[in-house]
Amino acid sequence: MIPLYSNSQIRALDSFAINQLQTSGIVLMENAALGISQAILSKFPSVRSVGIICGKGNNGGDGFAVARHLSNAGLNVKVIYLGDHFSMSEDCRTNFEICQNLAQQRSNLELIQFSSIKQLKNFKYRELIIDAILGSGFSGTLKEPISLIVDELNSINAIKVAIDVPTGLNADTGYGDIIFKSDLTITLGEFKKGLFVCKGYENCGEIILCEIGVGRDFFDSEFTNTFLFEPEDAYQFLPKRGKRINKYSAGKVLTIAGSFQYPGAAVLTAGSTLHSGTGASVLVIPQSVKKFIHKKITELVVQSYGNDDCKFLTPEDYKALESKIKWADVIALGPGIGREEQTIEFVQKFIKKKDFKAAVIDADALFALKDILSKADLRKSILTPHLGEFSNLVNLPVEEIEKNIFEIGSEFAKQYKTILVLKGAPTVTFTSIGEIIINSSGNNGLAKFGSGDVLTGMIAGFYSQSKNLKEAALLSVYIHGLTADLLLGTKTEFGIVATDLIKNIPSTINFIKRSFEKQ
Ligand SMILES: NC(=O)C1=CN([C@@H]2O[C@H](COP(=O)(O)OP(=O)(O)OC[C@H]3O[C@@H](n4cnc5c(N)ncnc54)[C@H](OP(=O)(O)O)[C@@H]3O)[C@@H](O)[C@H]2O)[C@@H](O)CC1
Ligand SMILES: [K+]
Repeated sequence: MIPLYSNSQIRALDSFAINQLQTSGIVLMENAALGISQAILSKFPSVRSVGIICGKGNNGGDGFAVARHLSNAGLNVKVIYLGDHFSMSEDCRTNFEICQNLAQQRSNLELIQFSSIKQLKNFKYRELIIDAILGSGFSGTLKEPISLIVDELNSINAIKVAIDVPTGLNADTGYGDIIFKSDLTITLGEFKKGLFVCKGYENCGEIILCEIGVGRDFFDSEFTNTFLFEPEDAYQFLPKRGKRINKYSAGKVLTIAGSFQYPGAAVLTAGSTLHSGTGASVLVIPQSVKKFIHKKITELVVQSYGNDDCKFLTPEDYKALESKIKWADVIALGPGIGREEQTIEFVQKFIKKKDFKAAVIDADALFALKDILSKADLRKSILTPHLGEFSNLVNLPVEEIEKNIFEIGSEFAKQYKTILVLKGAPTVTFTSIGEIIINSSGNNGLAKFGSGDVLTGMIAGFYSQSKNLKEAALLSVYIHGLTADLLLGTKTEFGIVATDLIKNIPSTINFIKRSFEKQ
């Protein structure tokens, strides 16, 4: 997993380099600018005209130094800068002055002091625009005129590159209101956690790291609880299947999903358990939908509860299911069960009785959980809400959660000693001991009915084999996303549907195995 850091930890690197290694700030800035320029030149070799917008802090200083290097490389560079000589930080001023001197001798470098939004039309025909307005020094809400500038820059059709952090994004929280929308973010020193979630994920484009000339061993001793999941992690977390396992020791899953109103969710959830390698998968559904479901998946054992009129779960059905609940290694509970009052009672009874060994609690079961949350024992559970469901569970507006996703998610998982899989773009998993793991696969083709049901089944399927809550959750989230990524080529984000995901889980597992297995 790739460790991710906070702004203050990156600043500590700065002060370590300056105070302990006695590297001056201007040297760090020069190293950063060289790395940034080289990255831009190699990624966009055909670009000839560049617009750079510089703030008055050190992010702006990086921008002036990059302007010099790109002009040295023969590109036509126009800089609009926001500060004046007196308000600039020391290193920013140094690079501004060098740039100014150079511009007097060169025709391919021009500096313009910002005085009105209209000046941004100078950037209209630039092939590439670099945002060096604000970086890690940004806090609070973007003030004018920077907010207006960012809005205007976002409307220009050009390749966009952000230095360190897109202006307007808080690199600690991943939140921001108005944010520079970049295609490429070249971040300095180390990866900052806010780049990878919520608005960061939405606005950073590709994220690459640029070292600043002091190595990365400083971070060996820096603690972080936040990580980005990597493909190698998925390979490592794949359950080990012994040669002599049988259908029961290969994992037993009971899926309690579906209702007369939503029978499809049951098929998707239970189907996904099978394709994730579970040995024995049993689906229980109301009697009234049994006929319809049985034809769908031959390998499933489908059992029913209630009489012919039974359309949804009621607490009276618990007795009929009790032995199966005790038998299974894990229960996949919730997709499509509906929100009838009696169904809610069933779920609450299920949670209170604690007859299950482990459970993946999703969808309508999360809705039912809300009223008993404070008394629920969730230590052997994985909760899989999307932001809306989580918002309902914790009684906070979605926007409030997005502003502080790391803290709110982490506090929840620690308080209830549970695994919280907060589904979104991207999905973030929080563990009971405070780890935060951001997923690195998936695309917006997953934003469809049924995708979540598949994930629930996968988590149960993998858990039944590994018996490790955290690994099962992380592996499933990654494979679920990667399956959608691998389908993009043929199905596109428009055409990917839940049944495609299920069918392709095995080929995704094969892809991961082939990528990492020793030849
Ligand atoms: N990491 C590394 O190792 C290295 C880091 N380096 C670089 O240094 C950068 C950090 O530089 P930094 O500390 O000078 O801050 P920076 O991002 O330029 O912003 C300062 C400006 O923000 C402004 N401002 C703040 N809030 C605002 C708001 N809400 N709305 C509007 N304005 C707001 C604030 O204005 P003020 O509030 O003071 O008027 C001030 O002018 C870092 O991102 C990286 O690029 C490299 O050079 C070397 C190696
Ligand atoms: K920036």
